[in-house]
Amino acid sequence: MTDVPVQRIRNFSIIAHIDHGKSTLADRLLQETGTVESRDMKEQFLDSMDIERERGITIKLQAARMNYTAQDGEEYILNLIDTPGHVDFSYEVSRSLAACEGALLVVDASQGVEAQTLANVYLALENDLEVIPVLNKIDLPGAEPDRVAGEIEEVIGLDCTEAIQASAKAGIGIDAILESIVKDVPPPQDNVDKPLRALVFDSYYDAYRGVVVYFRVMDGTVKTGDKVRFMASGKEYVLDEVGVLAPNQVKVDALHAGEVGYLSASIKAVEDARVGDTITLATKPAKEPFPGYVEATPMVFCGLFPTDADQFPDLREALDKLRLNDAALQYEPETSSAMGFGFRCGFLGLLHMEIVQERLEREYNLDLITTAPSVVYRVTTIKDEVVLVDNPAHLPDVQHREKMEEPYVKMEVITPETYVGTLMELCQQRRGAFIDMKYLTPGRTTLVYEMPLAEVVTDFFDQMKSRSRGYASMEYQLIGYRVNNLVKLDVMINGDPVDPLATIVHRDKAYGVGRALAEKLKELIPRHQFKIPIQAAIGAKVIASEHIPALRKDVLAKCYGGDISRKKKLLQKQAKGKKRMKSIGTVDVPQAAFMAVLKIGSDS
Ligand SMILES: Nc1nc2c(ncn2[C@@H]2O[C@H](COP(=O)(O)OP(=O)(O)OP(=O)(O)O)[C@@H](O)[C@H]2O)c(=O)[nH]1
Repeated sequence: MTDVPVQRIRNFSIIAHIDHGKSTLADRLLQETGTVESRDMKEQFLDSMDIERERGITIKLQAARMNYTAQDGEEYILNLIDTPGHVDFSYEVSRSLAACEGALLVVDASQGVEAQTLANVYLALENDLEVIPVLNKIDLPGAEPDRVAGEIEEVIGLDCTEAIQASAKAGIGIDAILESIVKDVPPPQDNVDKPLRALVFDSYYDAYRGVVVYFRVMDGTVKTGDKVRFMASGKEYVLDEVGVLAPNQVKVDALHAGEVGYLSASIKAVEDARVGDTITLATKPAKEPFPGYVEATPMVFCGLFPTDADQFPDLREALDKLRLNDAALQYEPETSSAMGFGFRCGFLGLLHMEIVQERLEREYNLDLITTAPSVVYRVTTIKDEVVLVDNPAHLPDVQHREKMEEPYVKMEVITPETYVGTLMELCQQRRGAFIDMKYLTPGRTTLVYEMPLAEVVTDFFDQMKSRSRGYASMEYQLIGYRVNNLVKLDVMINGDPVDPLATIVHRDKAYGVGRALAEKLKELIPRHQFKIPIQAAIGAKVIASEHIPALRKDVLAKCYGGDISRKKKLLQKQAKGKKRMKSIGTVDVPQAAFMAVLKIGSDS
C-alpha cells in the first residue's frame, strides 16, 4: 500500500460553513471510491463522536485515504483530511489545512457565502492551497448556482467559471469533483531525501495503545521501530506502529514524504503529541520544525462544582481522564466560600466548554453546577505588576488596581440586508465599535465590529440568530487587549456574598446589569420558609436590591391524615426538584441562577 509515487498523491480538505454539506460530501467521496461499502456506511462516517453526531457538527478532525482510478487510467491516492467546523477550533483547522495542497470549498447553492466560508477560505489561501469551488445542493428547488458563483467571485475573488455544480445528497457532480482533485490539486513536493518532518494534525487517546497521532509526512520517511522526537514537547518515543487511514487503521512498514497516516508509541497523553507539533527522527533530527506551532490558550473560564461535595474526587478523576484526550482543557482546584470545592476550568471557547460539561455529566455521571463563563482580564496593579484574572472573584481590589484591560475581537457578521438595523443595535449594546459595512451582493451585507470578547461569550450568538431569524452568521478573531472602565459586581444572597455570581462589567452598564440580575435571581431562586434578600453591589455600595418572600404554607399540610405514601411521593418530588441546587448558607440556589447573568446581557 505504500511506495506510491508522490505524483499520484493528492492531499485535500473540505471547507464549508456549518450545514452546507461537508460531511455528506465526504461520505459520498468515500462511497464513490469504494473506500467504505454502502452497507457499512453509518451516516456520516467522519463525524464519529456521539455528541458531534447529535449536534450535527464536526469537532475532531479525522482523515481518510481513498484509492481512485482517474480518467487518465492511473490510480491515485486521495487523502481527505477533515476539519472541525467551529471558531473555537480554528487552530486545528489551520493545521489540517497546512497538511494539504488543496481544498474543496463547499457552498450551499441555495444560501451563499457565509461568515465561516470566508474565515475558512482565508485560512486555506494563507496556506497556499488550491481552492476548488463546489456549489452544493443544486437538487434543491431554491438553488441558485449562478448567483452563488457570482457571490464567490465577488467576495472571495475566486474564478468560478468552472465551479462544480453538485448535490452531495443526490450524488450529482461527484465524479467531476474527484477528477478536479486529481487535475487541479498539486501533488506534494518530493522531499523524501530530507530528514524526517511530519506535521501532527490530530491525536486522540486510546486506552490500549496510548495516544494515536494523525500526521502528514512533509519530508523524509518514518518507519515502525523508529525513535522519533516531538520537536515542541521534546518527548521521544520508539514507534510501535505506523499505518494509513483506509479509513480504518491499516498497518504499513513506512510512510514517505507526501503521505498521511497514524502512529502509536505508548504515548500517555495528547499534550505530549499536540496538534501542530513536528515529528522528527531522534537520531537524525531536522534542523527546524514545520512553522506555525502554537500552544492552545484557553479563552473562556468557568467554575465547575459538584452539587454533592462527595463527588469532588470523582470530578477530579473525570477531568484527568478527559485531559488525556484534550490538550486544550485546563483546570485547577478552586475553593469557593459559597460553593465549597470545585475546579476552575479553561476552554478554547463556548462550544468547547459545553462539550466538556456535557461529557462530564453524561459519560461520568456527575451532577455539576457550572458558573457563568468569564474571559481573562489583564490587571496592572499600582505596584506595576501584571495579573491575569480568569475569575471575577479574584479581581484585585479597586485601590490596588492601576488599570484593567479586557480581550477584544474583530467580529464579522454576514446577514440579509433586512436585519442590518437590528444587528447593528445588538452590536452597539454589546459595546461594539463599528468598523465597516459592505454589500456582498445585492441584499446581503457584512458588518464588521470590534467588540469585547466578554460581550460575545454572553450569548451573543443566540441573540444574533434570534434577531435574524437564523439567517445571519458570524466569525470572530482575537485582536488583543484594551483598557476599559470595568468594575466588579458582587451579589449577596441572604446577606452572604456569593462569589460565583460575581461578574465584571463596564461601569456604564453596572447599574442596569445589577438591577436586572437581582430581578432575575428573584425569579429563579425558589421560595423558602424565610424571606431572602438579594443585593447587587459595587464595592461597599449596594446598587440593587430585591427580596424573595417567605413561603406561607407547609407543603405537607395538604396531606392530612396518615396518607404516608402520598407524603412520600411529595417528598420525593421535592427531592427531585432539589437536584442541581447548591445550598449557599441556608438558601438552595438552582443551576439556572448561576447562569442568570447570561440571560440579561442584551436587555440592559
Ligand atoms: N438537498 C440537499 N441536502 C443536502 C445536500 N448535502 C447535504 N445536505 C443536507 O444538509 C444538511 C447538512 O449537511 P452536513 O453534511 O451535515 O453539513 P456539514 O457542512 O458537514 O455540517 P457540519 O458537520 O455541521 O459542519 C444535512 O441535512 C444534509 O442531508 C445536497 O446536496 N442536497
